[in-house]
Amino acid sequence: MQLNFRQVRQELPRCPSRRAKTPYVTGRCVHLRTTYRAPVARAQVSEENALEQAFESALLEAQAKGGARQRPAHAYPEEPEAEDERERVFLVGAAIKGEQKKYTYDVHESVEELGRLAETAGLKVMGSTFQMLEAPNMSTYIGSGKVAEVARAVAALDVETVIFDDELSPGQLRNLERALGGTGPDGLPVDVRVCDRTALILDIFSQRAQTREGQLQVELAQTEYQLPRLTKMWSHLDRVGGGGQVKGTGEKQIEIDKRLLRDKAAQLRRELEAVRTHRRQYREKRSSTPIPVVGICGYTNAGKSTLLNTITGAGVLAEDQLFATLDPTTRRVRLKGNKEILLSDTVGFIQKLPTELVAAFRATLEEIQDASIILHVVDISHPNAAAQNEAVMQVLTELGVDHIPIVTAWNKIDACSNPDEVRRIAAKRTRTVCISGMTGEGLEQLMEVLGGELEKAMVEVHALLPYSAGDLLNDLHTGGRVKNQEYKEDGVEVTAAAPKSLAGRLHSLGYLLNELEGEEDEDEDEDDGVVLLA
Ligand SMILES: Nc1nc2c(ncn2[C@@H]2O[C@H](COP(=O)(O)OP(=O)(O)OP(=O)(O)O)[C@@H](O)[C@H]2O)c(=O)[nH]1
Ligand SMILES: [Mg+2]
Repeated sequence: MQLNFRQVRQELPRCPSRRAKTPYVTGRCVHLRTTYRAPVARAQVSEENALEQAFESALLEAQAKGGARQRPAHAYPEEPEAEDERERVFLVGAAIKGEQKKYTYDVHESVEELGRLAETAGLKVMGSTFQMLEAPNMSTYIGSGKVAEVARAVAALDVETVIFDDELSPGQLRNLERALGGTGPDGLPVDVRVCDRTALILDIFSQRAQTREGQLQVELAQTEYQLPRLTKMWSHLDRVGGGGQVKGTGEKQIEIDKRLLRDKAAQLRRELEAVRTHRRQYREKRSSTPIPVVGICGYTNAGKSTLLNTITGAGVLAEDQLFATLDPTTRRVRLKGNKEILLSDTVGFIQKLPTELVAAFRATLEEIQDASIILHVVDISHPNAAAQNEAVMQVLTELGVDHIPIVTAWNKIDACSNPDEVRRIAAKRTRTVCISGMTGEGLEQLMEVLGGELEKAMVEVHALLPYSAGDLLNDLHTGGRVKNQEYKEDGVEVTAAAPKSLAGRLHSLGYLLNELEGEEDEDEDEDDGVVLLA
């Protein structure tokens, strides 16, 4: 007996646990998890074992296997009861054998995260499936049997869009759209859109970008993504001007579209350059102030904005949603001893971050490039903390900022089931502090560690400042630590620890009496990921 997906859809809402609402179905089995992270339970459906019965026994099995665990904040939100109009999507993941890294998302988790992304984009997840593969299929990514299975699910669940967890080639997209569409069980044609994780992330970014620069970046990334894939796109992704109302002589529609897209990309690049020049000037002005910058970065939803809010009351949007923050926000914070820093919140990272986006956001992430210290916020209560940590470190390397000292904040300690164990492990690591941006726990210690690291990042200066350069003396007091100052006939002789930028300025003005030290010592500790704790 093959499973009838329409029946699955009709029957399941009557099942007792609302939590097990995203089951996936393969062949004759119904698979489910009662809670996020609970192991999968499956039961076969047969003539004797009706769907509802099979579902019940899978439910019992899943609960016995660990369903008692609490749903963490990042599990699927409860679905609203009311009939909703959201676009209905089905998710497909694939695990390629031999592609396993040291810390990695397994395919379940990756698809689960894809589901969270889809919810963030305002889509309704109807179900999901995945396949273990030796290698991706050249023409359809997944194997033909799996394609047929997804096609059945699409027809039965009234799915409008199928989202793949990995980036698809233009050819694969086309083939899949053709294979998954067709005729539904009711004899009506089924029109299915296929897209991949990259398009979904781009879509979320475009919904959320606030500043002109953010919007331009995303639009450019989308245009570049669309160009080689010029077929059908989501209508709301499709912002290609008029669509070529005037057909050029002998030019095929697709060529017109391509030309329009290319023109649009060029135009976007010009606009972006103008906006960036403006921001660069602002940044240069800022970098001439002596206040060191601490760049907050971390996996999406790690709690970066909450932390900045708690520290500064900045009122940055913090939400239990992926990619709540897209535009950097910077706030001034006073540390103990009256030292000031600039804390800068940035866009979150995610595994399988589309390369288009890394490139597009490179400029925004220059905020991090300027930082004296990177504050890496990790959601240590997340079951995948280790893989997320790895993903962030990878992007930092890609951005060429891995030489900047990193202070790691293990956030959400309040949500850990074993906080003492986590604290014990953190204590063994250098520059790692357990905090809760929510309750404020550990923030004082974090500030202390940041202060200490900033101090280390300073260089010794011995300078003679003419009386006309009083502002520089001021800067040394605000941004650095003055150890000694004597009023001489031709100026003030000071010995101080100063931020590198300020030391450089003193050097270029010819006020320095000492040689500037070379690069600071290499980091002595190797940061090879987080031990899986949760
Ligand atoms: N339990 C607990 N939850 C937290 C803590 N910090 C943040 N959260 C929650 O985690 C979710 C994400 O927080 P944000 O501050 O928006 O995370 P972010 O890293 O800025 O996320 P993006 O901007 O989306 O990348 C929110 O629901 C917060 O309430 C914490 O210390 N403990
Ligand atoms: Mg944020």
